[in-house]
Amino acid sequence: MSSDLAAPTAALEAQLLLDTFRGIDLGVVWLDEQARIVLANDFFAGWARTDAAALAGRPLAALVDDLTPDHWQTIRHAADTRVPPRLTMRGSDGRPHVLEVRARAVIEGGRELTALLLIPIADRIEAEAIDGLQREVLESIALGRPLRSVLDLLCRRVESLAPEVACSVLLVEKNGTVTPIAGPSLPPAYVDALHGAPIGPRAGSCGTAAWRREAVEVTDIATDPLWADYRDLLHILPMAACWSTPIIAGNGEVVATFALYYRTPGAAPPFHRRMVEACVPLCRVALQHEANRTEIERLAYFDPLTGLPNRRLFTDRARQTLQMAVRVQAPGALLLFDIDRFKTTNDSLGHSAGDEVLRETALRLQAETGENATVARLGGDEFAAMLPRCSPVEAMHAAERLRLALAAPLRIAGMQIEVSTSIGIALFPQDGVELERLVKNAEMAMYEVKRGGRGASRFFTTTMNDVVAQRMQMESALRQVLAAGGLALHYQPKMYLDGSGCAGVEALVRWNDPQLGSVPPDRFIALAEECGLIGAIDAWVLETACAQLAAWQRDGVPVPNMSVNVSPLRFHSDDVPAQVQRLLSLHGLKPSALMLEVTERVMLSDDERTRVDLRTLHEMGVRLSVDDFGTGYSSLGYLKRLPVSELKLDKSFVADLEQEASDRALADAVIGIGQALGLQVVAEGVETPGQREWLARAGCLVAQGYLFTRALPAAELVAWLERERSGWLPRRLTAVPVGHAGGGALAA
Ligand SMILES: Nc1nc2c(ncn2[C@@H]2O[C@H](COP(=O)(O)O[C@H]3[C@@H](O)[C@H](n4cnc5c(=O)[nH]c(N)nc54)O[C@@H]3COP(=O)(O)O)[C@@H](O)[C@H]2O)c(=O)[nH]1
Repeated sequence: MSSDLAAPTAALEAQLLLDTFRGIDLGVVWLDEQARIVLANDFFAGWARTDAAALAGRPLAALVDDLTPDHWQTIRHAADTRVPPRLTMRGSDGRPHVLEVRARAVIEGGRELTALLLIPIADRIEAEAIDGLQREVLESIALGRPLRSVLDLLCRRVESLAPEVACSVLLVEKNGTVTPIAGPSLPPAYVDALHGAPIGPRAGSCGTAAWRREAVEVTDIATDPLWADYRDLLHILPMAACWSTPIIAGNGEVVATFALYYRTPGAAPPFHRRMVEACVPLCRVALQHEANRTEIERLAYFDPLTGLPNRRLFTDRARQTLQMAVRVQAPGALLLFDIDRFKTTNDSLGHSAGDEVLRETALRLQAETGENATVARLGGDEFAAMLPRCSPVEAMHAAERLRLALAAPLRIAGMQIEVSTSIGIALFPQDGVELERLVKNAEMAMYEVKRGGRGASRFFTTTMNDVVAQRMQMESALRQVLAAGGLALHYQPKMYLDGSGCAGVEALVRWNDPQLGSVPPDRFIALAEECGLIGAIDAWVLETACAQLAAWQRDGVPVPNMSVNVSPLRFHSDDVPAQVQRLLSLHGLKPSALMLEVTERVMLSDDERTRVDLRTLHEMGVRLSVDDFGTGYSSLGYLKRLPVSELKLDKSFVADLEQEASDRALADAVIGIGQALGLQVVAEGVETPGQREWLARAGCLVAQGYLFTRALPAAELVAWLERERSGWLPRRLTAVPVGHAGGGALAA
């Protein structure tokens, strides 16, 4: 610290302080006990529009708005108060200046003076006001108030802070027009006139601001060329100036304008500019919030692929339709649509083609149903249409019209494809007035269409209900019998037609139910396929048949080979080769002792996994037989490609062999194909000696049928074989094909 500075004299100190206070940008004034001015600095004098010297002796109350005797006492004793008192002085423009007061008592010449430091706080007050506005609007957004009321609140708060303005917000639509959303103090007729007005280079303040993407401040509407096209609105708009700012969203789009209108011409004061700086981001947040909310709603209620209402929205609307239908007693219909073989389209043409089919289906359904209908995508390839005020006949016509519209060819990925649809119709009120029941009934009708061959429409009938009830009863009984191990296997021998004995047996599942009696496999196998039980049934059959064959081989029963049916569906879901491998090892069976009977459907499957499984089984040495050969498919190409060992000539060709030349021709052809390819042909359903003779003559080596015996339980089959065995002729050396592509092998 320097020590050569002399301590200031009292006079110097007073002079320095006075000079400092004179030059400071704060009002400083010394007052006597009656609040008369003793001394004031130039800054204060400037507020009072006079010289500092001219102020001496004047009462402060004459210069400020709000100095009452009580307030003066508060000010004098407010040195340590947390909230400083305030005074208001009028500026030269007549505007009030709010001053924060700091008071200090000073003794001068034995009398007590009060020194006041007067700090202008208009900026702080304005900032506080803008903060309050922001808080209130943000809270309103956070509380999820509708966009219109949020923006209305914003305008009203601005107008309360700046009573000389009217505030508005216009939405800018994607088509380049505006839609007023808030303007609480503007004349309604003017607001109405703005609806749909285009934005443009000379479109008033707002339309031009949106067009230019920048703020446009028109200080005199009556003369500014930007307002030329809108001047005829001035008779309903008591405004003279308008300053508009575009609201630009995060993606760069102008989504709205925020405007302040003035009753007198002129530019906006600084406070208004600060307010606009705060309001523009608030508008952006409110609009973004609204856009988010709309998007969330869209995702929750609409299917993103087709834009149709989803199941949730459909449920809601359909219930309302049903309530209304009950109230006004007007009938209607629910139509359920399911695209036929959509999975195949998806698998063969790819998922984007599948998506295109769904989108096109949605478009056609919407185009063909009236405005009153609710069309929805319920999921996957399932659509629904709720048709109010519609008679049964009208429902039938609508369903047919829609079916034809959906069947019209469509071009996807350069290809023309045709889509067929199955439609189930349930009517209200007769088929139900609760949505769940109605949907269930329409579904039943739709499944009936599927069962009947697809590509049609069908009304629900109560008899369907009975059929469904029966099916459900049977399904539950099947589950129980499977879990309780109540199924049984019977075995039907395949006999050499030269009389030399048994070529093998076929295992056939049997269900004898305590309540339902003997249920034929034709009925429960199809049901098991539909309800997903077939895998478990076939796995059990395979396991039981392998165990039985091993037991017979141990006991010397002359059964060289076991045939087991495998449902096409099993190849999709189970690892058949792995199960076969495990069973062969477990029971010590040769793979060639097992024959798996599969349908032509399996052979023709596009499914890669099925093909791999068939090859794997063949490579393991297990033989494959084509069941019901010739009944379904025309393509025989698979016989060359796939590892088949046996063809089973379907019993429908055998039944009328003796009467029908065409059946004989077909049987001949199948036997010929087998011989040509070196495959064993087994004739099924041989019931008469005549059929047996004909088949033997035609070159068929093996047959199966009631002529020999029905399928028998294991013990009965053993007894049957015992009885028959004595009559068997010695085996001649016959060319019995045992595999594909290897030609016939000599079997003894
Ligand atoms: N996936 C599985 N399918 C199986 C299983 N067990 C049987 N099935 C299939 O069910 C269908 C009906 O079988 P079923 O009622 O057992 O009828 C078989 C024979 O009993 C019958 N048959 C035999 N000989 C004659 C005859 O002389 N006349 C006549 N009218 N019918 C006769 O034919 C059926 C044998 O069919 P196939 O399998 O085609 O050789 C049937 O499709 C079975 O495949 C199983 O465990 N799993």
